[in-house]
Amino acid sequence: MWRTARESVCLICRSAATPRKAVLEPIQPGISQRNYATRSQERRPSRMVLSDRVAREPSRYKKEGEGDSRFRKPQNRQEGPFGGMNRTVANVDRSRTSPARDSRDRDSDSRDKDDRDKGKEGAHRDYKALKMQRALATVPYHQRMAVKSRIEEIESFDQFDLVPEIKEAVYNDVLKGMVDIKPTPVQRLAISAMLGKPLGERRIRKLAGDELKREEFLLAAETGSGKTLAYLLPCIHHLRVSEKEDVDVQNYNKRLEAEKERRNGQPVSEWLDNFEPHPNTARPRVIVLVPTNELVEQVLNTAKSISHLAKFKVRPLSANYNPAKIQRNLYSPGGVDMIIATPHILAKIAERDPNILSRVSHLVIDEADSLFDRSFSPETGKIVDRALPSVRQLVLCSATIPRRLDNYLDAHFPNITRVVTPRLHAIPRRVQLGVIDVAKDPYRGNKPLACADAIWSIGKDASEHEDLDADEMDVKRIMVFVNERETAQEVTEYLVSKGIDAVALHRDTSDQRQEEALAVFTTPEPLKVSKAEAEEQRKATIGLRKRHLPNTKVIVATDLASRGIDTVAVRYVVLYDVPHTTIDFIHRLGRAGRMNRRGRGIVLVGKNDRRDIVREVKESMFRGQALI
Ligand SMILES: Nc1ncnc2c1ncn2[C@@H]1O[C@H](COP(=O)(O)OP(=O)(O)OP(=O)(O)O)[C@@H](O)[C@H]1O
Repeated sequence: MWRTARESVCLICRSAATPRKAVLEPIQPGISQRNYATRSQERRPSRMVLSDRVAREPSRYKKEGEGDSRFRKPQNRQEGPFGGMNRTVANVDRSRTSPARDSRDRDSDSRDKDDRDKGKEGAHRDYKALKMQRALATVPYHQRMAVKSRIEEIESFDQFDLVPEIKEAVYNDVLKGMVDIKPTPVQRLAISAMLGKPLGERRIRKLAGDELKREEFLLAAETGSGKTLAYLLPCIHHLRVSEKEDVDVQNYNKRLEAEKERRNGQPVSEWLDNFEPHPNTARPRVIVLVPTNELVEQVLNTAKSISHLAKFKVRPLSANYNPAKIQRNLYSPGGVDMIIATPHILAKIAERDPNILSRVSHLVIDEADSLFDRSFSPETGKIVDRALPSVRQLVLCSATIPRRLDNYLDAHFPNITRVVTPRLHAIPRRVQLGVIDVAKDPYRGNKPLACADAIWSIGKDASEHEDLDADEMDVKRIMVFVNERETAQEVTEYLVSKGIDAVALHRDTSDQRQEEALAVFTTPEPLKVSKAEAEEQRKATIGLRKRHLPNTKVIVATDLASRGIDTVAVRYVVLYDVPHTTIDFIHRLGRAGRMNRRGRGIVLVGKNDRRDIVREVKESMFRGQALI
């Protein structure tokens, strides 16, 4: 995964490298390679933009698009969020965004009323700055509502035709301790679809000359909406069901039982090791690809918590493990059913042993926009190509669908079923965004001071609401996002000098420190600090003319920590730099307000930042709309 144009470093091997040629080059007939190269250079830094037609039915779009100039890409379009800065006319397809539709697109909750109250003014706001950058999109209104009505039919995990042990694991392990557990919108849609309940125009792709049928799904849903369970549960269900029908596994189990009987209670491990490895040894049937080592661990933990009851073997493959451990994970004689891997490691292993991908029936590509982007697409592509002949369900999953990915899907998976939730590309509804103008008094351009002040006020506010009789106080977790790794280090040092417990997280941070830092932010448990300890620290700093903020923990991170990392307990996100794209806005602010929790975003806007963009993002958040 390449974080920003400047920070072109692989998150897996952590080494700088020359960006490889994109597999997802835009398809622009008539543009010669040479011209195209010049164009890409002109467009640098290359920024992805969100697709505005994610939920469309593929065939319908094709029909409309064929030979129709309205649906062709404008030839001289400047891409990127700030690419259209000198335009005088918004490059907007008016047929898709009439004011009437705009007003209907809004969430159906209380914000509708607010907008009605505002009358024409609310309904006719058109986010000019965002549209001029062509970075923001809405899912067509009629498709959202159609999806919504289907979502409302399912109230509980019990309504899915899942293997009973899987449902038990959801209630007793994965979501243990929660009350009133209900599937989220994406779970309702995706689990139904993957278990075979048609979602409108679902199509099954027949492979030429082959009886094998393959289903393809795109799960596109907002951040923190439970996409991991949405794909894991049906995959595990199919794994369990197919195991019962698998002749090789059945025969193996019979031989194993016979051997156990023959040995009369003696261990059979030696027999397994030397004579009879499991048919699934190094032949997993489910593969989940994710872009980073941290996400491998996160998805692995969720899958493991289901595996205790649902009885399957899941193993990780990532740069976190040494070659010997990887070998053991894959070639263990007991077999492996599911692999959670980063593409670089898996592609390398598959080159040596192509049979590894020969029995894959379910292939999931999580964070698909990253995995089909420049840095990952060669490896992802190799894995997809090798696994596809046996794959029954291919699942692509992401909270943001850039136009490039959208075009790629059109070209390579034209029949993909698009499972799109009503709030795709929207920032979680309970996150409020505050803006601090650092160009004005009292900061006059001193951004680090503004950041430290914001953190201090969060800490102070929290301590004012503390229970006076309690021995401990809550620790607030705050994520600060910057665009460049150098800034991460500088800001961290400044915050520490102001008595704030801050750590930097970027590609130069050692793996162990990254793990430690993230652990504090990914645990859902409340963090506490004893008041006596805090008081001691306060006294210790009196003579030093230094202050100390005891009840906050801060991580200053680049995009390394913005994708997929499940930070359910984080309520505060500070955008130290205005993000380059709406995609970055979505992922960074999406670390707070997960699963309908309350959250607060604070963006620091400097003299050279695009205030109009920030204003429109804030406004679309207020109105509960998707960023387009
Ligand atoms: N039905 C549910 N009810 C309550 N909590 C849930 C439910 N499903 C998942 N969760 C929890 O919600 C959190 C977010 O889930 P997950 O990480 O899968 O979100 P995501 O959609 O993949 O987010 P992102 O796009 O940022 O990667 C997790 O802590 C998960 O345990």
